Amino acid sequence: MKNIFIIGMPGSGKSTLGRSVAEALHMDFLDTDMKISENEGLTPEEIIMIHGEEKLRAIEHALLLCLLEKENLFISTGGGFPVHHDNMTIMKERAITLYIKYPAEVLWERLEKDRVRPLSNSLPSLTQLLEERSEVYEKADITVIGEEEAGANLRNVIRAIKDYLGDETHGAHGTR
Ligand SMILES: Nc1ncnc2c1ncn2[C@@H]1O[C@H](COP(=O)(O)OP(=O)(O)OP(=O)(O)O)[C@@H](O)[C@H]1O
Ligand SMILES: O=C(O)C1=C[C@@H](O)[C@@H](O)[C@H](O)C1
Ligand SMILES: [Mg+2]
Repeated sequence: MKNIFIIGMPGSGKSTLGRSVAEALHMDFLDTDMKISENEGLTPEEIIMIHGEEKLRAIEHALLLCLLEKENLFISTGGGFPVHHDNMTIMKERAITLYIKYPAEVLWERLEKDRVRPLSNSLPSLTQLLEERSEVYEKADITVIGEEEAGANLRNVIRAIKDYLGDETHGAHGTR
C-alpha cells in the first residue's frame, strides 16, 4: 500500500486523527512533528525559535525523502510540511495526499487551548497562513471538509480514503 499523507492547517486534527485512521486502514502511523522531535531532540516549535523556520523546512524535506523509502505508512504532517521546498509535488507523485479543511475561526478556537505554534499565534496570523497555503493544500488527491464532532470526522476521513482507493483496501489485513 502507498503511503498516505494527511495535510492541513495546525489545529485541523491531523495528529489527533492519525493513529485511529492508520489502525482502521491497517497501516503504520507516523507523525512528522513527533519524528522530528525524536530525531533532533527539539520540537518543531523549538527549532523555529532557536534556528529559524528555514532549518525546520530543511529537516522536513529530508524526512520526506526518507519516508519515501518506506510504504504502508499513514503520516500526519506538520502544518507547513507540504508548502515548502517541492514537498507537495513529491508527495503527489509518490504517495496519496488528503487535506482536512476547516475555516480559520474553528482552527483558532482549538489552537488557543493547545500548545503554541509560533507561526499561528493569533487569529489574523492563522487566517493569513490559511490564505497563503490553501492553493497548495487544495492540490491534495482527497479533500475532506472537517466536522466539529471527532467521531464523525474520523468516519468521514476513513470513508473518503476507502472511496479513493476503491478495491485496493478490500481484504487489507496489514500486509500492504
Ligand atoms: N474534532 C475536534 N474537535 C475539537 N478539538 C479537536 C478536534 N481535533 C483536534 N482537536 C484539538 O485541536 C488541537 C490541535 O489538534 P492536532 O494537534 O491534532 O492538530 P494538527 O493538525 O496535528 O496540528 P499541527 O499542524 O500543529 O500538527 C488539540 O488540542 C486537539 O485536541
Ligand atoms: O503550521 C506550521 O508551519 C507548523 C505547524 C506545526 O505542526 C509544527 O510543524 C510547527 O509549529 C510549524
Ligand atoms: Mg500535528
